[in-house]
Formats: sequence, structure tokens, C-alpha cells
Amino acid sequence: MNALVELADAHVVHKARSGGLFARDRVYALTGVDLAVAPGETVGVVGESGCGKSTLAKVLVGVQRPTRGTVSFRGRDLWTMPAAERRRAVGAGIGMVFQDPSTALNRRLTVRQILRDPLDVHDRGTRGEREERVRELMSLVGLPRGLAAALPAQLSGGQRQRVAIARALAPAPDLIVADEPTSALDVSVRAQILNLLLDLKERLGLALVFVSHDIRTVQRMSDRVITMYLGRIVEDSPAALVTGRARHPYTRALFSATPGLLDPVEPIPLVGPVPSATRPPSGCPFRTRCWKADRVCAQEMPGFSAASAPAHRYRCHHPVGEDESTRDLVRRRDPMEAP
Ligand SMILES: Nc1ncnc2c1ncn2[C@@H]1O[C@H](COP(=O)(O)OP(=O)(O)OP(=O)(O)O)[C@@H](O)[C@H]1O
Repeated sequence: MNALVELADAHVVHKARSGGLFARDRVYALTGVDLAVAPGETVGVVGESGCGKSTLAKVLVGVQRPTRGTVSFRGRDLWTMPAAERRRAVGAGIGMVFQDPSTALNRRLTVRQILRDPLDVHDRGTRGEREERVRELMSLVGLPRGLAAALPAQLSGGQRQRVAIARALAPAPDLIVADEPTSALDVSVRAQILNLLLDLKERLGLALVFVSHDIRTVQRMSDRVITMYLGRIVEDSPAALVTGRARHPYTRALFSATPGLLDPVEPIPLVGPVPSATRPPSGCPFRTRCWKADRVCAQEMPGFSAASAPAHRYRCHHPVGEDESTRDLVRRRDPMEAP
């Protein structure tokens, strides 16, 4: 596979934001992430709040430099390029859609100006061609032409997100990274925006990285689902297998907590909060909440194992059995012992 974008052993360590007792603490936002996104595929990213989903998205689009490791776009290392070249490569090849279109769009610019801006930056076509492209973009995302002169404040939340999507599409990228693209929207328009993204992906042959708290939606939209826990990818599964045949206990627990209509299961309770990213546990970071954890889990984080299904990999010393249903797992689950 020739990856569009590829992370190899990517780490992001921040200085802690708080100025309190632990002011000098480091936050391990991303730890040893290997991920390749192929042209045309949809990769969903799930995990609890603070597990590094947004950091991963920012690294993928070249706005966050990894503290360690590499990010390649079309086989070229982004961070060894001169800055101007990196901006050009990323700006033309990768579009980003953020969570909240109210803050992501410049309030003083009209829709037309917002959509023209990336075309001007990338010097695309003549003046007339750019105007034509703006009209085409508006039609692609289902915005009436009459809104070209509107300011973001005059639009509904859904319309604003359509503008943000059109802006991401303006330079005709190959990859869109969407970080929680519907969570700031009214429930009534969420499905419309998701369907729009899926439709555009199909029509334009885009690859899509889709980050969301809503794991059922991620599963429905994606070809592959990445499960993250405390800055690490712990499972990378074909979307069709992730609900009932995930091998990592955390993925099973996460999906059991939002059962779909077809596979009702009792949620697998996880004991305690996610540990702090400033002090991740030794070994496997999930071990402090995992009912299967033992001494070996405290000692080292296993590398990826391959499941029997193609393109399915997970990092766990004690994976859930391939044929073990989540329902059985809930029934047989032993009280958690401290590892
Ligand atoms: N600029 C920063 N400075 C310090 N810590 C940061 C910074 N950005 C992120 N973090 C921390 O890094 C960790 C990962 O954050 P990130 O936003 O990537 O998680 P997330 O999974 O996207 O969370 P959410 O679902 O709540 O948006 C968190 O502990 C967060 O507090």
C-alpha cells in the first residue's frame, strides 16, 4: 500500500498547562503511534476524552510537530521539508474540518471570501476560475448560491459546517481529517453533515480520518476503526469486526457501553477513571482498569499482534478470544484484581 499519510513511532509530549504543583509535568499526549492512511479509505478514531484523538488529528495535518517520530505525506517526511514547502504540501493535499464551525471560520469574511482564500493562497486558476470554483464548492456541499455574500453569523450551525467543509475541499485535497465535526451541532443536523461527508468522500474519492466520541457513528462511517487509550493506539480493526470481534478488552468495553439495536449487551463496567496523561501507568496503560490485567501487563506494553482477519491488529497480553462474544464476556467477567 502506498500510504497517503503515515506516522511512524510518533510521540507528542506537552508541558502541562496547569501552573500548580505539577507545573513542570509533561503530558504524554501521543506515544509511539504507527498509522498509515491509504488513498480513499475512511479511518475512524475512538477513545475516551483526553486519549489523544485531537493530537493525532493535528499531527496528521501537520499543525502539530511530533516530539519524536516521523510524519510522511506521499512518502515525504513533512518535518524535514522547509516550512513553506510543508505548508504548501499540506495545504494542497489535506483538508481539516474542526469541531466548532463558529470559531473555525473568520467572522468578518463572507462565505465567498472564506472559500476563495485557500484558492488565492494556493494560486489556483484565474480570477474567473476561482469564482467558478467557489460556486462549484457551494453546490458540492449543498449551500444555496444566495448565501455567497453572507457572514458566518448569518448562517445556521449546519450551514457554517458546510462552509467549513467546502473550505477544506477548496484546494482539492486527497485527505480530509474531521475532528468531532458534528459535536457542536444540533442533533437534528448531525446526520445531514455526516451523510454529506460520506457522499463527498465517495464522489471525490477522498480518504477520511474521522474522530468522534460517537463510536457507533464512527463504526458506521469507517472502513477501519482505531481505538486509542492514553496516547496509544491499542487496536486497529476493520469496522465490521469492531463491535463484536474486537480483541482488545478496552475496545470491547467501549463498544459495550453504547450498544446498538442489533447486538444489545450489558455494558462492561470499567473501574476508575482514565489515569492521568502526566503519569501514565507502566506497561500497558489500560491495566489499571482492565479485568484481565496481571503482572506482565505492568511490566511491558506488548507490540501489535495480528488477528486472523486481515488488517486487524491489537496490543494486548491477554486479548479477548476471537469467538468470545461480548455477552459471554460480561457474564464471565471476574471481579477486577489489582494488577
Ligand atoms: N497544548 C497542550 N498543552 C498541554 N497539554 C495538552 C495540550 N494539548 C493537549 N493536551 C493534553 O494532551 C492529552 C490529549 O489531548 P487531546 O485533546 O489530544 O485528547 P482527545 O482525545 O482529543 O480529547 P477530547 O475527546 O476531550 O477532545 C490530554 O491530556 C490533554 O489535556
